[in-house]
Amino acid sequence: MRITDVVVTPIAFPDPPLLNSVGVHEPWVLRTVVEVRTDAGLTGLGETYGDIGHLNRVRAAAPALTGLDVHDLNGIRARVSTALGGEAGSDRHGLTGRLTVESTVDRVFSPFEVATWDVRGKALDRPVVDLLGGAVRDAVPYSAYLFYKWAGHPGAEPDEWGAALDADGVVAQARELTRRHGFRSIKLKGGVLPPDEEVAAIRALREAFPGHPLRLDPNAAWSPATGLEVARELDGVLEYLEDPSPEIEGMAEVAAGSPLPLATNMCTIAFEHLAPSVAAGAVQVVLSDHHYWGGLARSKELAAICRAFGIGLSMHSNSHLGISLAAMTHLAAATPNLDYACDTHYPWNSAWDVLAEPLSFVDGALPVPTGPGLGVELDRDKLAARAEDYRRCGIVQRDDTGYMRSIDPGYERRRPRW
Ligand SMILES: O=C([O-])[C@@H](O)[C@@H](O)[C@H](O)[C@@H](O)C(=O)[O-]
Ligand SMILES: [Mg+2]
Repeated sequence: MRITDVVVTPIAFPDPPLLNSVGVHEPWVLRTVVEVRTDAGLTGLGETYGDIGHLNRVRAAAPALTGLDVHDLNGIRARVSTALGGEAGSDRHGLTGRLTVESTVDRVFSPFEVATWDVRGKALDRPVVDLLGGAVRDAVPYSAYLFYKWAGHPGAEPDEWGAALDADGVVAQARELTRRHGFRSIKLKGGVLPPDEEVAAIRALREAFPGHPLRLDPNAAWSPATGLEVARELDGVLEYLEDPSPEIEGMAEVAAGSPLPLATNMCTIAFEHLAPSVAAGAVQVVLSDHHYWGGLARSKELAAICRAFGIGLSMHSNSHLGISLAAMTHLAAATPNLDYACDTHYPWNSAWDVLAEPLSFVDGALPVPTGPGLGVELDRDKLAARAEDYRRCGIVQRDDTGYMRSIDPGYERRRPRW
C-alpha cells in the first residue's frame, strides 16, 4: 500500500479561559488533521498541533511521503527528517519543554505514523490495538483534568463550566466532570495561585473524593525549595507531583528529598533526555505522549525503556479532539506498564469534534474502539466548519501569555514564579 497523497487541514475550535502557569487559554485551540491516502483506496487519519511553525513543518514533510509504503515507518521518518533539514522547533508557549532536532522530527512524523496504523488496521480489518500487540485492557481509564478558570472569556457570556478560582470552585468542577464522565482519578493544573492555595485545593479535593488518586501539575512554576515543601506537605495525598520545578536539574533537586514520586511531561520529553534524567534520578513517572515521542511505535519503545529502568508511565495531553483520543486509547490499551489513568483535555473541547461519532467515557474510561484501524470516522462537514473557524479565528500561534497580557497588562511570565 503506497502513499498517493497527504492532505493537511489546519482547524480551530473554541476553548474556555483555562488558567496555567504561563497565562490563560485563548478562545480558540489550533490543531491539524492529517489524511494519508493510499493506492489501496484506504485513507488513514492523524491529528497534531496547529501552531504555525509546526503546521509549516507538517506541510513541508507531507509531499515527501508520496510513493512510500505505509509499512515503511523507518522510511517515512527518514523522509520527514530530510524534509525538515535539521531545524529544531521551539516551545514558544512554554509548557512542553525544550525541543531538539530529533524530537522536532518526532513531532512532525507522529500524525503521519498514526495515519499509517489507521490504514494498516483498515486493510487487515483489525483495530490498531491488535497491531500494537493486543489489548491488555478493554477500556482505558482517564483522569478528570481540572483547571482554575474564569467564568468566561472577558467580554463574553459565562460558559457552561463557570468560574473555578479557589478550592470550592475546583471541587465543584471536579464534581461536574466526574458526574458527566465518571472519572476515578483527578488532576489539577496548578502553577496559577500561590502554592499554599493550591495545596488547600488538593486537600479539599481529598476530602470530597476520598478514594480518587490525585495529581497536581504546576508546570515548573516553583523553585526546587518550594517544590520540596509542597511534596512534603502533600505526602500521602498525591499519587504523584508533576513538574514542580524546571529542567532535569531542578526536578532532580526536588526528587532527592521528595517523599512523593515526581512525574514529567516537561523535562524528559525526548529520547535524548532519558539517559541524563535517569542518571540524575530526576523523575519517577514519565508522561508519554505519542504527539511528542514520534507516534505509537516509538511510544512503545519509550514504554520499554521506562520498564527497564523501573520508571512509571502515565500519559500527557494538550487540547485535542477525537482522532488524537482514539490513538491515545489504542496505545494505552496495548501498553501493559501504562498503569496510571491518562490525562485528557477532551471534555473541554469534545463538543467541537470532527468525528462523525464523538467518543464517550464510560465510568471514567474510554472503551477501546473496536472498528478497523483507529475505529473512528471523519465527518467532512464538521471538518470543513472547523477549517473555516481556523481561517476566521485570527490566531496562528498559541499564546497564553500574550492573551493574559491583553487582559492584565502587568502580567509577566516567570519561571520559577514561587
Ligand atoms: O493546556 C494547558 O494549559 C496545559 O498546561 C498543557 O499545555 C500542558 O502541556 C499539559 O497539560 C501538562 O500536563 O503540562
Ligand atoms: Mg504536565
